[in-house]
Amino acid sequence: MLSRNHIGAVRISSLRDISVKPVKYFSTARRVRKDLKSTLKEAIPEKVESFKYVKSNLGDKSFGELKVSTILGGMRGNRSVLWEASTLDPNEGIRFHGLTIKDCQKKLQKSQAEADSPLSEMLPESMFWFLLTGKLPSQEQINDFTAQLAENAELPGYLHTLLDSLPSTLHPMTQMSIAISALNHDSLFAKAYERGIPKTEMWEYVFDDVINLVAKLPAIAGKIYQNTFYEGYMRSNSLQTLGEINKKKDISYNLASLLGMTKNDSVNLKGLSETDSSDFVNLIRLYCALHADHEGGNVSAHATHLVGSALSDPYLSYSAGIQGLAGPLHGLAAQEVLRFIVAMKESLVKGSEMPSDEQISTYLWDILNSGRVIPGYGHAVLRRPDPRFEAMVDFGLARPSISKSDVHFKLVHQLSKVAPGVLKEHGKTQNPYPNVDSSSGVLFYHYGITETMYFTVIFGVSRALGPLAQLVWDRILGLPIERPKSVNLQTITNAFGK
Ligand SMILES: CC(=O)SCCNC(=O)CCNC(=O)[C@H](O)C(C)(C)COP(=O)(O)OP(=O)(O)OC[C@H]1O[C@@H](n2cnc3c(N)ncnc32)[C@H](O)[C@@H]1OP(=O)(O)O
Ligand SMILES: O=C([O-])CC(=O)C(=O)O
Repeated sequence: MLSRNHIGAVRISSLRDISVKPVKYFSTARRVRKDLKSTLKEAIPEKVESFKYVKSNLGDKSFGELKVSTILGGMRGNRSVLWEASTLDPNEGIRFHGLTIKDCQKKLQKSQAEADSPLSEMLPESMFWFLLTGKLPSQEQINDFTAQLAENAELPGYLHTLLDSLPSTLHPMTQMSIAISALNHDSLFAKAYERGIPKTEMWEYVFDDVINLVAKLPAIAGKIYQNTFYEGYMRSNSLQTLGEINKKKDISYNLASLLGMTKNDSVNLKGLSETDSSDFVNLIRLYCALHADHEGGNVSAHATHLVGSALSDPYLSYSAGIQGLAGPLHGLAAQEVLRFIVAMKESLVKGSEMPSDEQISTYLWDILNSGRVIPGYGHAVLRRPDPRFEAMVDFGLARPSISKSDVHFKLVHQLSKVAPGVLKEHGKTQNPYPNVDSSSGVLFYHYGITETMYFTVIFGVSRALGPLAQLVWDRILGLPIERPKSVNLQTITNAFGK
């Protein structure tokens, strides 16, 4: 798998790979238990009935007036996106189909091989199944679904060629959006639309594209990592890949392997022990399940939904979501937090001695007084510490090698106690508490992913799950093209006076 000969194999297949391949399913015998599509089909009649009822009977009801401040203030509080799988309560945090994060950690399936381990985390595959269908999958269903994704994980040859042609100085998120939108080459939905299909059938092609995209994200993310940061290393070691897709493993394991971060199936770049390798895989599982969905108004979800409303295929739609995720006020904050923590450590930590709260407070005031934001703090909707932040911190606290010895982690933890007070005194932000991006980067850094520019790519693997699940529902429900009305300042002043 990792030899030079493999390069030849990839290139030759790229020449052949000009036809559209359908998503691979298992034989009928293996599909005796209900697969994802059949489970989804069962959920459709009830949802469609509810949609029809709301449309015909509640269409003229109002959630309140639309204020001019809403138009000028980033549409905050304006309820105008239909989103089924998750809801964000400002004072509680996210719920997925009514379940809190802790409920999901208890109820969503883990890897069967590790189901008894207390440190094993829920699988993102299980989260995707739940988000899409509203039903908790069985272990067998998740085993089959995981295998189906691994079966479809390899990238087409043209995508290897395309990614290899990009400069390694191009930001990984830009590479990711290019790669995802290029998969539109193989969109079954786009081809079917071109042929002409009724609206009622569209969702089935969208579903197939979505599964294909979710399956390929680990390989896209792995390829970007090795091309951007390890080209020289691979050349000097005659390697084609840092790891490989193991068809018996889940998305997170395969992503870890393609990053060269597993003890088996990869070059084990950082020399991880068996325990660290397994912990790293579980970190990806937790991270990807938690970041999957945050209702519909966040930039990446809304961008995906908006572009999809023009019947752009799932690849084009999610590529737009990735471009939104790449902004520093949204997903890129994960990268910004780590740069900020590393700089703070260099400035304040002397040997093994942690800084005092006062030193941290002064450091924060310097940033605020220079007009910058504290990355990883604040939120457009939440008004409490992000429960996803707490779940990521709990991951670190459960592992003494992180909680007791990792200075960056300790700094993040200490910062979360000091920063809210400083931000409250500063008096601007409506939420002085840590958001999810505050804690994730340090955990990846701990295991050896030190390339800060890369973190948001892993976010991109995860965020696909919620918005793409909703995209399938958008087509099932036949939602129309989004087209809000815009107004100019003259219209506002004419309407309400000076
Ligand atoms: C996955 C995610 O996307 S989670 C969010 C990740 N982003 C970050 O961590 C970046 C830092 N945080 C922020 O910039 C903001 O809190 C956002 C973008 C998340 C939310 O923005 P808003 O909804 O506009 O926040 P809010 O209404 O509280 O902003 C009011 C003021 O407080 C400021 N403020 C908000 N958060 C912070 C912060 N962390 N540090 C300093 N100032 C802040 C805003 O810049 C704004 O200032 P202005 O009036 O001069 O423009
Ligand atoms: O909800 C938001 O606006 C930002 C956020 O936390 C996310 O998208 O995960």
